[in-house]
Amino acid sequence: MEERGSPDGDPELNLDQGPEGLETPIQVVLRVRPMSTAELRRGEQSALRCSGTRTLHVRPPGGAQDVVFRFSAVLDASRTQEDVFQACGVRRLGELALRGFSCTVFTFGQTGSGKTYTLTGPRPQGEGVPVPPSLAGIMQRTFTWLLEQVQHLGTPTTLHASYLEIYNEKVRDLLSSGSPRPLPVRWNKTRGFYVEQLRVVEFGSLGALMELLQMGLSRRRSSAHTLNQTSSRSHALLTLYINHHTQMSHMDPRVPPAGGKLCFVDLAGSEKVAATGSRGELMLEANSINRSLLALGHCISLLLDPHRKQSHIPFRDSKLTKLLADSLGGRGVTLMVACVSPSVQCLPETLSTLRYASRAQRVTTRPQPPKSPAIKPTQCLETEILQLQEENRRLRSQLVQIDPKGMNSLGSGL
Ligand SMILES: Nc1ncnc2c1ncn2[C@@H]1O[C@H](COP(=O)(O)OP(=O)(O)OP(=O)(O)O)[C@@H](O)[C@H]1O
Repeated sequence: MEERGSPDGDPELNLDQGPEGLETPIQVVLRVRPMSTAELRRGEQSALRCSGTRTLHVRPPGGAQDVVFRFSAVLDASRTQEDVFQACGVRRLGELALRGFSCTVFTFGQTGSGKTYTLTGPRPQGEGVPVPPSLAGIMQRTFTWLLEQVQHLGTPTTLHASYLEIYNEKVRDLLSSGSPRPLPVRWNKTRGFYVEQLRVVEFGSLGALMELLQMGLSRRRSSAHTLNQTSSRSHALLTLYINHHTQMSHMDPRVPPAGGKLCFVDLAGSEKVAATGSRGELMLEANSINRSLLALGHCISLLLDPHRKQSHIPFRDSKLTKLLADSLGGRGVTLMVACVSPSVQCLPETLSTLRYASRAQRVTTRPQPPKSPAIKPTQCLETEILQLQEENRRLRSQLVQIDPKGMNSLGSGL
């Protein structure tokens, strides 16, 4: 049974000709992770078979006919992290970001299907135990490639990063200097949806960017449940902002530096609460995750309606859909990496991921470089001020503990 064919022709071809204003489909790459030790111990069988580089056969139990899915690329459990990086064509997205486009890579799939592993590699086995470079994920590989490109550009370029998570429908800044406070999501005509007061950090080296990634990863909410010992309980968005300072922008302050964005989104996994055994706080988190993924699925379905009007897509239904609005229906270039477990026990969730991914690859965007720079100098200044205010508050509270009376002589400060 044919579930869905790939879009006619190779979507990569459109990108090579330059995607400005062209209807460009969201590319979907499928990754099947290896059987886990627990699945093997329980003697679970695989329900999936990859054929060629783009086709997946799903064998339903009971001898029914195979269901066939096609994607831009299909990677079986034997494929390495480097294979995944190559097959996803993330370098191509990086090149577009360097040319001023807004590009997004997001992982999608059931809890425990390998989304975080694919984006950022396995978690370290212990304090100070480094992860072998061969296991580095898409993000670290892209960072290395991007920093090399920027060095050889010949145009002065500044790089900034922000990192946030959406936890229980609240946006938290993973790079904030104090403990993260919920931040509001706003909208305006030029920027679309954006997070107010989000810290954006300038970085100049690969090491500095890797440190920001580690800082965010260590602060992101995760918990153990039946299907995953370290399950992410939030959606995480790391964005790189690239600004080129051209001759014109140096000579004329009214000419903004041109630049693009590259955003990596690690979605929290959909989960059946009965299967994960979640109770209490875990259950609340699971409900919030499932609700936002449902809102995302609803927007994707509506985007496929040929009579839709962009303004009628309910992006405002969740923080996640607000922040992905441009990647899904707007001017961005988007890649989705769908992750699945091969086990027959996961088949209902796997089929639901595959159908979700099939719908997503029929969504098109019309890529356009934004008219304003990826990040404005005033935004950087705002975050620096916020940081100084936070630092000031922290030092003041330390002083109160040491010398409560001495505080009176300091005045109100910042
Ligand atoms: N391709 C792979 N090769 C080896 N191990 C993998 C692979 N993919 C995932 N794993 C392992 O499977 C487990 C679950 O992976 P991961 O945490 O990335 O899943 P997830 O989809 O991000 O889950 P959640 O949504 O719950 O956060 C981890 O122990 C991870 O190391």
